[in-house]
Amino acid sequence: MNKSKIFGSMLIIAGTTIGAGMLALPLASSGLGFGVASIIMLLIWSLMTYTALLMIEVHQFAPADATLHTLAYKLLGRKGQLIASFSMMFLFYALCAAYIAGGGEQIHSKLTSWFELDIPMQLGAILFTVLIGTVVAIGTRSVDMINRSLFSLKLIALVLMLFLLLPHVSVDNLVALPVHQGLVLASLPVIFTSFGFHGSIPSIVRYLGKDTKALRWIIVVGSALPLAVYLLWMLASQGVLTQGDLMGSQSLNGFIGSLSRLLHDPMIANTVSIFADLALATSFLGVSLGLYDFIADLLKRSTKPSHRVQVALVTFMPPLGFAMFYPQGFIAALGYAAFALVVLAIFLPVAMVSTQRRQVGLGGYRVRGGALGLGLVTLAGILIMTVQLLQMFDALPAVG
Ligand SMILES: N[C@@H](Cc1ccccc1)C(=O)O
Repeated sequence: MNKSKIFGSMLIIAGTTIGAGMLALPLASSGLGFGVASIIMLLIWSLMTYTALLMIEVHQFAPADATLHTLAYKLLGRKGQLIASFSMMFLFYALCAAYIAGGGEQIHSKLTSWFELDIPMQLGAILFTVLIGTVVAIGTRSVDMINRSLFSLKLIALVLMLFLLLPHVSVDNLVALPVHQGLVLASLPVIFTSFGFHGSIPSIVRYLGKDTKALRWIIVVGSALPLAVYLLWMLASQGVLTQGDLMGSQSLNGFIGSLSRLLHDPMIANTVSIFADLALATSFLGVSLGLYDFIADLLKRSTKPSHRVQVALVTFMPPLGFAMFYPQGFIAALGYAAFALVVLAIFLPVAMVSTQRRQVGLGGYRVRGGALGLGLVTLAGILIMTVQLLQMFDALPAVG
């Protein structure tokens, strides 16, 4: 088997997972303390890896170039296919809305502090969208070129950021316990979204062919890498700031501000801020490219310039509209994304595997855990959806 392709695929999975969601983790888990937050992350990682392996089980009996769309049709019929497409679009839109709100906040704070301008928050969101939207509308090649350099810079910023923060970790901060139990539930949707990558599984299968053994490795290692990065990131952020500081930082900017106030080192706050910019930009490029292609396909538009503008408007206007109304909506939108992700990453894989396992005489790879495993992850999905619903109706505290 081609080692470099396997390694590359692991990085694709890890790269899709480690995105802007990581920035929301310290805020989403602010009242939990490091210990409890780590346990929740481990549980959500196992959940996501398990359901990704279910997808590999499903892919075994389909052509190597199957997409989620074709798999859902084959195993669940027209209704299943509709649910898959709708959830995919909802997920993309919600993620883009989060990235625009977060990126807008970052641009706004830079413009106001560098040039002492007094501009509305919304202007930052518009600038960020126009910038990324233009790159996406020009075409995949321009996204690839820009993404490559931004992605390399993002990795450097990530390593530097952890390196600078970890010496300031205080053990006292790490042993903090949850402020109250409701926060454990409240943190679930955002942490869940930050571990999401499931849209990329069909592309990996197509790239590598149906080598189930290699694919299983890719899923496990590719998703364990983000787990390790997230644990270090939690160690750094929860160890440097006290629980009070963390809970007082309402937004991404507030969090960066707390770091710079506490550490009196502009270098650290700048590195975190640059990492945040790069994480938002690369996630937004990747996800909006997916959404753009999806919509071009749906509306059957060609690559003519006038069509490109139309598709770009349908892609970017709805999430920009969200960010106009909720300029502080970064974390809220990541929570909405969890809704669609529960369907895509839990309910659909479970439903497809259950149908497939009922067909007689199928050998091949079968994920362990049987009906009990499938039942448990379904319950976890229902729990995450319920929490998100309760938060939307203000029956549970929202995080961030
Ligand atoms: N995990 C990604 C979000 C995502 C979810 C699902 C699929 C793809 C991407 C992030 O943190 O930004």
